[in-house]
Amino acid sequence: MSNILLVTACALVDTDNRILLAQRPEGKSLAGLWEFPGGKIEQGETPEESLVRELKEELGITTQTACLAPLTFASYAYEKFHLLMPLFICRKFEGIPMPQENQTLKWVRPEKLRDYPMPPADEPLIPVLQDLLR
Ligand SMILES: Nc1nc2c([nH]c(=O)n2[C@@H]2O[C@H](COP(=O)(O)OP(=O)(O)OP(=O)(O)O)[C@@H](O)[C@H]2O)c(=O)[nH]1
Repeated sequence: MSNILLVTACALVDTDNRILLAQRPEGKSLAGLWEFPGGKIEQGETPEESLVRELKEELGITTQTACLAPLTFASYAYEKFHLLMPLFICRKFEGIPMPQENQTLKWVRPEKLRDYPMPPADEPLIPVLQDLLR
């Protein structure tokens, strides 16, 4: 299967070590599941540029590519595509995340991440964050 979809995602972490999750709204694929902010990389963008743009569009916050550190990645075979999703971590940003696209946002403690159903691709990312932030 060579149909790779490249998506960037961000673990946004606050001063309390909580992680921001966004719940996908009704009507979208995987509706109701909680995910990391991010999205598809567009033509001509670096992964970091893509994420800076997505964080502005989805949450209304401003950050810089230098404030995004690579953490881990997801590689998962969905039925229609194979998702390759680098996960960055960001602790430095300006503004307060506010839903710009009808999502619900929630700051979640690392030990509570399992209480929020996530897409299957995200499952292996949870222990990485828990190890890092505990
Ligand atoms: N942003 C984000 N996307 C994820 C995560 N986990 C995961 O499987 N994905 C998948 O990666 C793709 C993200 O693309 P996107 O955010 O630009 O997609 P979208 O909501 O506009 O549209 P879609 O309805 O076409 O899937 C989706 O297929 C989504 O299901 C995650 O933690 N964050």
